Amino acid sequence: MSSHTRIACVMVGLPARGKTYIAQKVCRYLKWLGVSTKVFNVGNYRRKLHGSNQTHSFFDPNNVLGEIARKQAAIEALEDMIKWFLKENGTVALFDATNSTRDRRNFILEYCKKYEIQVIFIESICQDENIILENIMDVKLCSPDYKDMDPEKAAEDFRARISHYEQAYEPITESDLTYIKLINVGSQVVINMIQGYLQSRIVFYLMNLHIIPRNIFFSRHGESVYNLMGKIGGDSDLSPRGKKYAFALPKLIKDNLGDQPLTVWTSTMRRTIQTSEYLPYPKLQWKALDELDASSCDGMTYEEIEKKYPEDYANRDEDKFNYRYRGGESYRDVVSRLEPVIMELERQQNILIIGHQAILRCIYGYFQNLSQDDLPYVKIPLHTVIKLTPKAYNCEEVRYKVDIDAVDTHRPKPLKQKVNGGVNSEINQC
Ligand SMILES: O=P(O)(O)OC[C@H]1O[C@@](CO)(OP(=O)(O)O)[C@@H](O)[C@@H]1O
Repeated sequence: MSSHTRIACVMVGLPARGKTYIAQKVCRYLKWLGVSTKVFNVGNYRRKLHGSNQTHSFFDPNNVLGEIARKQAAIEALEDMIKWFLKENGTVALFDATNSTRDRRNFILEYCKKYEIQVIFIESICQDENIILENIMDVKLCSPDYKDMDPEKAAEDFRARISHYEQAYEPITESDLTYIKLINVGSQVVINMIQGYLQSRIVFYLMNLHIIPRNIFFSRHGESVYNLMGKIGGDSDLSPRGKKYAFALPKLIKDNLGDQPLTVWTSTMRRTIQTSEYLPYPKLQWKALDELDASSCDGMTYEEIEKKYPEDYANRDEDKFNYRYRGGESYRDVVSRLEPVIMELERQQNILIIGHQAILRCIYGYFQNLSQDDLPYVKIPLHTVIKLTPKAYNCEEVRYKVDIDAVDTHRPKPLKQKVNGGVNSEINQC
């Protein structure tokens, strides 16, 4: 057996308790950190095996055939999960289903034990009727189970499904299990027998989640003197156009937020601090938000780097996410230094981050679930505010371009040369 850590996070709870939301968020967070992670949603297996037009009676615990059919779906999902761990070297799986009886949980536990997979149960308990109702309206009625049904009938059927599960539901009480219970979306958290680094990271992340509506704004600093000269890095001041942008920013934010509270985060560099100058909100400087460290290339133009370090330049183009500047950082390094920022962002409400090109790409990549290939090329133009509004399963995005010219600092993904010297083929430009 391998010494590779394998963790199955097994969701537990009645329908409409946000289990899928939690599973998806944990998956996105861990993938962003570079941990190989996958969600196994038993509902999808059920629909594949038994169709998507089952009414609530399918979920009645007294319906023996329904019970067998549901177990069959769970077994298929479980088998796929094991295959993924073994063949694709997976690290964390999220097993997304109600898993609401002791019997089902023991079955999963025994199955995972055989393959030395650690199991952590994540139970979501919610007694707040409003949250449950919102979840039904926002998420469940759009599910493939109800896609062609009248919304009122669908809600009624879904409520009946919940009461079937309520009849058989056994909350976790077993003291020898590893678990975290999230009660009323994190207003109370109970943890038991959590072990090891990765399990602790998952638990800490879950403890920081909330679902209060809010906006996250991103802006790069105004155009800097170095931007104008085509130089990277440094700690230069804003250009005259950059200063104009700093002056225009408060109105844009106010027009969007009205009198809602906001906190502004900047890096410790002059260009972000100067951009925040006129914003009438509390401000916080983060060293972790400083731009990717190009070290020996700091202060050079891309052309100068290509001339002086042609091999490095080519290596960066080959794998920009992993390329580390000599003595400096890679995008991968930046992602790990930004982890506390992401954690804090999850805890906070309205935030405006005034940052740098590479830094904002990494944070944006987390919220928009970008792959490591695409993340270092995403366009984060100067003099543009990006507003993200977290929704049930994704983030809504609006971009506001301020009408003040600025240079374009985006270098597109280079064209891939064919090995045999043939035609160039373009790869996935952002
Ligand atoms: O990873 P690439 O695409 O080189 O972009 C990062 C670069 O963007 C720059 C501008 O070229 O960021 P910024 O001006 O936002 O601080 C450089 O300082 C930084 O090295």
